[in-house]
Amino acid sequence: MEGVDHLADERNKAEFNVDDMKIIWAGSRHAFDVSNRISRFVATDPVFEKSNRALMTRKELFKNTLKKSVYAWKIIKELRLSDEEGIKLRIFMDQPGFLDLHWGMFVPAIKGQGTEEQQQKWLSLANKMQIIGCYAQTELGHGSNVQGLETTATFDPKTDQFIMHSPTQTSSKWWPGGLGKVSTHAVVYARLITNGKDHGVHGFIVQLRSLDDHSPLPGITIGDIGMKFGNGAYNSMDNGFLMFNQFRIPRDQMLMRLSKVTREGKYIASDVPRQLVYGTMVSVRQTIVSKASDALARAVCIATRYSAVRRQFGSENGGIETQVIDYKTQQNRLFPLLASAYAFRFVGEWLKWLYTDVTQRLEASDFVTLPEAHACTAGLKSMTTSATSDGIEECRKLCGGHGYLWCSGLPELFAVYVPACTYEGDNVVLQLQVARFLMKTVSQLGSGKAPAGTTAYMGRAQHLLQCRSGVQKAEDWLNPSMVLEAFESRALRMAITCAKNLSKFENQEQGFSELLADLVEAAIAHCQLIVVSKFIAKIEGEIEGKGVKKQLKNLCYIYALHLLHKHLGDFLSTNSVTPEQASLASHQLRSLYSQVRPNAVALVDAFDYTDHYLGSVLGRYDGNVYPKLFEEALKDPLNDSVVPDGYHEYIRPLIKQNFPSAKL
Ligand SMILES: CCCCC/C=C\C/C=C\C/C=C\C/C=C\CCCC(=O)SCCNC(=O)CCNC(=O)[C@H](O)C(C)(C)COP(=O)(O)OP(=O)(O)OC[C@H]1O[C@@H](n2cnc3c(N)ncnc32)[C@H](O)[C@@H]1OP(=O)(O)O
Ligand SMILES: Cc1cc2nc3c(=O)[nH]c(=O)nc-3n(C[C@H](O)[C@H](O)[C@H](O)COP(=O)(O)OP(=O)(O)OC[C@H]3O[C@@H](n4cnc5c(N)ncnc54)[C@H](O)[C@@H]3O)c2cc1C
Repeated sequence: MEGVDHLADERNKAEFNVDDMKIIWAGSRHAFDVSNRISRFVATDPVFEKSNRALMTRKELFKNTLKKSVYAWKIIKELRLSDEEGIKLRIFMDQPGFLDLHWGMFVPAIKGQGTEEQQQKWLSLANKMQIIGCYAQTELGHGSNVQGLETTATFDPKTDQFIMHSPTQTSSKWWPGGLGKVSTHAVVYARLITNGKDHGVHGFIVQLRSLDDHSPLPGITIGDIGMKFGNGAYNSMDNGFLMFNQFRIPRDQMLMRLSKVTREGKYIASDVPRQLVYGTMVSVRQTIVSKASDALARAVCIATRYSAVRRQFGSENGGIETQVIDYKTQQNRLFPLLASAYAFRFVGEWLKWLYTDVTQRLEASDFVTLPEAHACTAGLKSMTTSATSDGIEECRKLCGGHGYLWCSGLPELFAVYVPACTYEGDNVVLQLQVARFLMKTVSQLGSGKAPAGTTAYMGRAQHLLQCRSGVQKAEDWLNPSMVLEAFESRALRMAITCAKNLSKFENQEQGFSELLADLVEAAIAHCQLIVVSKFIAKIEGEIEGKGVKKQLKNLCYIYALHLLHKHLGDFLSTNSVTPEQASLASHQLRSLYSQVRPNAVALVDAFDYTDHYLGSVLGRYDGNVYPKLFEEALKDPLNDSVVPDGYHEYIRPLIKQNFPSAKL
């Protein structure tokens, strides 16, 4: 029934103040106000309508994205929205497009790697969108191995220019978002060559298309790389290819904050670490962690509301059937994902702090925390995006058959989200970076250099290698220090085992290659420890609002104990817990599920998502699922006519058996 809240009973059961939880979820009252206002604004503006997206052709979808993006930009300008409001507008617009790469990578690359003069020149154009930029790093032949890029930028002292060239087919730029059809400019990563010497990969600002008629400049071949996974979904984005044929740019278009080429062609490297050329990726990996919590929260919101609406079995005595959310199996699959969404939110907040801190330090030429910032952004990007991709798919299954319908919102969410496991660094490649960092830290134990930050626990190696978990009863698993100790000893013992196995090899690199799979496991254990420890730090801090802290505590322990359960092999094989303690953890988990159950719908209401943003009939706020499923079905073009197009051509001849005989 229209106007009736079918989930009202669920909402009445909540034992905490949802409005207070909304503030915790958003990060602050101000952040909540901005999100709430902008999401409602987008939801009510017809230009941002998106329900018809799946039926659009690629060209229609692309043009629709242009329309929305330019309209969003117009609103940002006309209403003088702040940066924060502008980002929210793009997020709630919910359609990947060139704006994401322009603002998310092109502008940050110039800010991070351009000199003051370069920033002044290019950012003033980019900030007004008089030029549109993208981030052109990946090539057909190399994405993960950035040092293996082949595009060359050769300095020509005669003309004071760089000659950009793609020497092979595999050196074609391939994948950059916004490159295919929209961008006028790109930050291009290419091997810098001066006086015949290769100085490795550097960034260059390159104009690609005419600002008058948008045609590619002479010497540039450019286009879209074609359809991607899923219908609609990420196909709104024009990921592109690009080839240079001896294309010239002025010398001052090399991004020269980190290193320079003089008029004479002399290469001057500054004393900052060369890895700062990867700085834009570090910054984006950081934002991807918060976005993981957002994507997972959307899927969990849909699955939770629908699980409360959906009923199956249990009416044998003529009573009402059981809500599927009451099945322990449903809770055991759903509630850890709910807890993960909150966990990723809080670790995302912390990572933002870490990133801001390292940025300030870098500005003061303090590079000490750079390796840790790289390891944390890489590892947490990897861990959270993998868990979120799996989680969205699990939410689809939690919604049964109807989860497979496009209008559940889950197929599209999955299709748009899964490339996050690959872009901004393949998730395995990134965990191997964490593993290298851990192996280095372990090798320095006992050298007098105490590990700091997220590896500080390794400084207590003697204790953590010997200790036995003190858990004796199920409630002990609600003791933060016992939970932390189990995760710390598991992570440390896995890292030390890898280090010991590595030391058996004469050649360290060969050993590393041999042990890659174990190293990834050790890196994941370390990342999970970070997430658990940041969640615990959150619930140990000040939290306002009636009943809010209690709910967050429940979610925190669900997050930790479900990980323990899932990776029990690690915990048992490292003797971090005994089989009896593991079974006490399962017992405690079941009890926590029962405590979360009456609060589940309110806990997803706290995300404050509009029906527009969710884009899901199953996840509707009012739970009015069945009539709306019918409405959606009737909108399908196949239902435009009762007898389908093709009846006379195929169905009728088949039934009447009067089709012409087949010719072989
Ligand atoms: C739709 C919503 C819209 C919302 C809008 C809001 C915001 C928008 C924001 C952004 C847009 C977001 C999403 C848009 C969607 C898609 C965008 C995708 C864009 C891309 O997809 S863009 C290409 C990304 N492409 C990669 O991601 C390549 C991965 N591949 C690498 O990144 C390297 O290739 C690596 C690291 C694997 C090897 O590199 P290598 O071979 O040079 O290094 P090596 O392993 O030898 O390590 C030597 C020493 O360097 C240290 N080290 C390494 N990296 C460091 C770093 N970054 N910082 C500091 N130190 C670092 C090591 O720790 C070691 O240190 P040590 O010596 O001490 O051990
Ligand atoms: C939707 C999307 C948008 C993108 N946008 C951009 C963009 O805007 N700009 C841009 O420059 N790029 C972009 N990319 C490219 C992206 O960054 C790369 O695809 C990504 O970094 C992975 O690199 P790859 O494709 O070379 O994977 P590969 O490295 O070829 O990975 C293939 C397999 O090999 C494995 N592997 C590779 N190296 C190792 C190793 N050392 N050890 C163990 N296993 C390994 C991987 O785990 C993976 O299983 C985008 C990609 C996608 C999918």
